[in-house]
This record gives sequence, structure tokens and C-alpha cells, in this order.
Amino acid sequence: MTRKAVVPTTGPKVAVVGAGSWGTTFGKILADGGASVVMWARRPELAAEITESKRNSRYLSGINLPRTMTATTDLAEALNGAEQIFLSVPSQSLRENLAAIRPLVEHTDVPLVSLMKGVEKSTGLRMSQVIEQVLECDPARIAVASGPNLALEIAREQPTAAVISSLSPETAEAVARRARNRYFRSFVNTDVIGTEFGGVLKNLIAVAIGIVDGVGYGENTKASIITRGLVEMTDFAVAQGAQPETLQGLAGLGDLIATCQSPLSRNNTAGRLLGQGYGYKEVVAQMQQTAEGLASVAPVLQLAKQVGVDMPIVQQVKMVLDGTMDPRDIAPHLTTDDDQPQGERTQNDQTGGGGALRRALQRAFDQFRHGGRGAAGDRP
Ligand SMILES: NC(=O)c1ccc[n+]([C@@H]2O[C@H](COP(=O)([O-])OP(=O)(O)OC[C@H]3O[C@@H](n4cnc5c(N)ncnc54)[C@H](O)[C@@H]3O)[C@@H](O)[C@H]2O)c1
Ligand SMILES: O=P(O)(O)OC[C@H](O)CO
Repeated sequence: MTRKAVVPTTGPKVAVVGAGSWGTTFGKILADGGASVVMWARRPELAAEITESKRNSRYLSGINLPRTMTATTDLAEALNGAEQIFLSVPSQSLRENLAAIRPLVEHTDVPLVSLMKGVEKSTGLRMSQVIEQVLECDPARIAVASGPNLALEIAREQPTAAVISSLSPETAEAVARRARNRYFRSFVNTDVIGTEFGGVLKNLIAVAIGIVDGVGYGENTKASIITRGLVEMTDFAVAQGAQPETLQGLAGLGDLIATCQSPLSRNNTAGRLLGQGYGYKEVVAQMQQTAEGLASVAPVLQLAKQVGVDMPIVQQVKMVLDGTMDPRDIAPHLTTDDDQPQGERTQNDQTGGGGALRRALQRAFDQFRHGGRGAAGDRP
């Protein structure tokens, strides 16, 4: 029996801005879900390779892309007529890219979906906040996608789940219906803060795991950091307005496990190099792809300070990045500098949700006791 060639049907057009590993993989997810995908790529040779060879050899070696995926360097050509627009450029470049996108979308109500997992270094804003600010658009149009989503595994069509979050359930559902196929399943929620911060914060814990890997510590150290890291993530996100259960879900625990375990993770890789003794600049020079965690450490700690949340693991990552702590010293500082034994709890539970406030008051009291010099536990 002869098999007929399957001619791709032309589904609704969607656009993906950014043709790195995640943008291209998400384009494949959407195309395999039935959409007709137009990618925007910065470099003409990459756009040509995607369109003509159905390959992105620099970012997704060995992966064949669907025939319903094309790419262009012309932003207007990519966005014009798109039913949904997905954004996947490095977080620190989003603002400049949105400036070019704005005139092309300001008279439409097309949903805009952030695929990114960083915060803006100069402002501390989440990516959905940057989108809302630059485009001055209704936040109900904005969605974010997050979860345990290592690009290469998904590009190889390994079964994976994600969560699509928007303040508008309708927007989240519309995006989730597009971002779904035989190997990729999208769940929905309306906790944008928790979903976005889950993706940001797991990167920082993955850098810590990479550091201990690089140093040569074993599974106990890593499991301790992952577990206490989830507590830090939850404390921080809840203090910012997230729902704690989001951090137990795909965008929190799920992504934490994937990123901390996988050698595919760029954040994990960056941490490993730090643990092996490379300095911050050398690590940045060696990284061929985006490791969002490196730029997010400082703004996250700044935000944590504003809401009185302690993040000892993230603080130690910063000290290693700054060169003020030997990576081998990360373990004894695992949970806290306090001399007193502590209960194994989050700052938000078992204290009636007042953990952050209680700590802020404790800090103020300690400062008073120490004549304005701060308590011993506040010092690095
Ligand atoms: N790769 C993954 O597994 C994965 C999974 C989920 C989320 N993410 C997130 O997706 C976002 C993009 O990451 P990625 O993995 O695709 O990174 P990447 O390094 O693979 O690709 C980044 C792309 O952005 C382009 N780029 C660089 N600077 C730019 C600029 N100033 N303006 C426009 N484009 C620019 C690069 O040329 C490249 O095409 C990050 O926030 C990352 O955290 C990545
Ligand atoms: O390679 P990383 O460290 O940016 O992680 C990729 C994804 O965020 C994993 O979900």
C-alpha cells in the first residue's frame, strides 16, 4: 500500500519573536499543534535556515522543524495578522524589542505571551510588567508560559507539561489551546506573579546546585539546597503577592526539579563553572546561550529586601558571583547564619502568614539592640 504524502494544512498564523533555543522550540510546539508559525529572527542566515532547511543548527542541533514554520528578519511581516504573539528574547533585551513591536500591535487586541524567565535588572520588573509598561496595554491581553521546559527535550518531542497564566482566564485558555499537541500539554492559572517568579527563582537555585556540583559535593547537599530553595522561592513569591500553591506546581517545584537536575540547563551549567573556580566574567564569556539567573540575582535580592524576606541561598549565590565567597563554603551557610536551631518551615506558614513581617520586626529589634549596627545574622 502506498502512503500519501501529508500536505500541511494552513492553520491560524501565530508569531514568535526570538529564534533562540526556546523561541524555536515553542514555534515547533505551536506548529505541531496546528498553527502556521512565523518566527522573527535577528540574523538573516538563521531566518533563511529555518525557512529553507527547516533547521536551527546553532540552537537546536539535529532537530527537524515542521514545514508550517518559517522565519523572517522583518518584524512587521512576522507580526502582521498573527492571532497570538509569543516573546522569547533574553529578558534584558525585552524592553528594546518591545519599542519596535509597539507600533505594530497598538491598534490590535492580540494576546502577547511571555516565554521568558528573568526580571529586568535595572527595574526589578517581571517580563509581563515590562510588556504592560512599554506597550501600555490591557494586562488581560498578557499571558506568561512557564514550567519544566528544557527546550531540547521538548524539541525531541518528549512528553512535557507547562502552565499558561493570565489575569484573564479567557486569554490563558486561548493560549493554552494553541500551545498544545501530542507531546505538550498546557495547564492554565490566573496567578501571573507566582507563575513568573517560579521561573525566575528556580534559575537562581539551579545556579546554586551547579556551584555545588562544580565543587564536587554530592546528593545530600543538592537535595538540601533544592528543598530549602523551594522554601525561599515560596516565601519570596508569596510576599510579592503569589499564591503558595503555584510554587508547588509546574512553574515552581516542577521547573525547579528539571532545571536543577539537568545538564541541559544553562543556569546549572553557569553555576558548575563558578563552582569549578571560574570568575563571573569568564563564565559569561563561556556561555553560548542565555543564563537568565546571573542577571536576576541582584534585582531579586533587592525585591526580597523590600518585603523583608530572607533568601540565604540566593544571597550566597550572589556572594560567589561577586567573588566574596569561596564556592566551597556554600554548604555550611545552607539555610541560615543564625546560631539557634530553627523549625523546618517557610516564613509564610505556621506563623499565620505573618512570617515576613515578623522577620522585619525582629530585624528592626536586633538593630536597635546592636546600636544600629544590625544583628549578626544580617551580615554576610
Ligand atoms: N532554552 C530553554 O530551555 C528555555 C525554556 C523555557 C524558558 N526559556 C527562557 O526563554 C528566554 C529565551 O531563552 P533562549 O533559551 O531562547 O535563549 P537563547 O540564548 O537560546 O536564544 C536567545 C535568542 O535571542 C537572540 N537575542 C540576543 N540578544 C537579543 C536582542 N538584544 N534582541 C533580540 N534578540 C536577541 C539571540 O540571537 C537568540 O536567537 C529566556 O528568558 C529563557 O529563560 C528558555
Ligand atoms: O537552561 P535554563 O537553565 O535556562 O532552563 C531552561 C528552562 O527554563 C527549564 O524549564
